[in-house]
Amino acid sequence: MQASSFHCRNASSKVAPIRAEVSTEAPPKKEKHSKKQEEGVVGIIPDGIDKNGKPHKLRLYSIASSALGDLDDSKTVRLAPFLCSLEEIHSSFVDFDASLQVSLCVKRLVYTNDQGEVVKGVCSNFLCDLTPGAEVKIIGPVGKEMLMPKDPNTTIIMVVCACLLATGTGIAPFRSFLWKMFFEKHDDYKFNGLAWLYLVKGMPHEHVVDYAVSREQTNAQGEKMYIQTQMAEYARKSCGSFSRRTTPTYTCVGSREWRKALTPSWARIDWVEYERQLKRAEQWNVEVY
Ligand SMILES: Cc1cc2nc3c(=O)[nH]c(=O)nc-3n(C[C@H](O)[C@H](O)[C@H](O)COP(=O)(O)OP(=O)(O)OC[C@H]3O[C@@H](n4cnc5c(N)ncnc54)[C@H](O)[C@@H]3O)c2cc1C
Repeated sequence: MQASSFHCRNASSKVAPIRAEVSTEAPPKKEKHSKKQEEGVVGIIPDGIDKNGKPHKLRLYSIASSALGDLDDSKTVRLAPFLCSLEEIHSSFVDFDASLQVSLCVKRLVYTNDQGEVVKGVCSNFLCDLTPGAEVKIIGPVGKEMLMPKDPNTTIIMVVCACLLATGTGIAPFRSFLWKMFFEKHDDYKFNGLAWLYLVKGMPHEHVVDYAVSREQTNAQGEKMYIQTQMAEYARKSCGSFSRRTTPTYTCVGSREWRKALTPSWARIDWVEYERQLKRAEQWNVEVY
């Protein structure tokens, strides 16, 4: 492992130097992740030992930074401050060294087990409790970035599965998209399209017109709101963009089951053929876990 200095900060703290061990080794196969691992991730090895007295295993975290980076210096592999407004999701920014930074979106895992004991997830709590100056073992980054559509005039439909929002996994790549589309200034890129982001709440930005929080909201019939229902309610608006000059780009992060359930529910078109067209045009990016 190669040692390198880095900085860590969260929304409420200033950047402060800390030390990290950074490796470019691929994460061990034991970590469960998508076979087609396209999304950029880093592996974190939390401090301490497990119940068998062995060092904790690595956990993966999606990169939530755009290529330009949170510091606008093209050195960031990252995630954004507005995610801090999402309840219970902790945004942390890790600056590996002078040439690479990364931001993560980490959901603190706390649950009550069958014995009634409160259990804290090892790595998520380790990360959420990091203070500037702490030492962290990091592997990576590995995997590719989830690519944004090349056409700046496109309609982009971003969908995060509820189960992955709950872990922070799903929102991370879209944070980087939104950052590039609405916050960064590029000489050769200005987003003039339409962006739909389903599921995420509390995004304090004028470009976000609505949000849906699966199961926390109710639909018009007073039933639990699932993302499919919300999308169906917006189908006319979303599908309206199908007839635009540009074809929308779909980019979704979700589970396999959810993916199957979602597809035909709100599209009153020949979805199979349409999906084929989108794939051919590289406008269909779906990550399933
Ligand atoms: C490709 C990939 C990307 C990821 N990206 C992110 C990300 O961006 N942000 C993020 O926050 N996480 C992400 N994760 C998840 C992350 O790797 C960790 O799994 C997560 O943070 C929990 O780790 P932990 O060490 O805190 O929990 P652990 O100590 O590992 O505990 C997790 C275990 O607790 C048990 N458990 C959890 N909840 C319950 C419950 N309600 N009842 C009973 N048992 C339960 C389960 O056995 C589970 O396996 C990603 C995972 C993958 C595979």
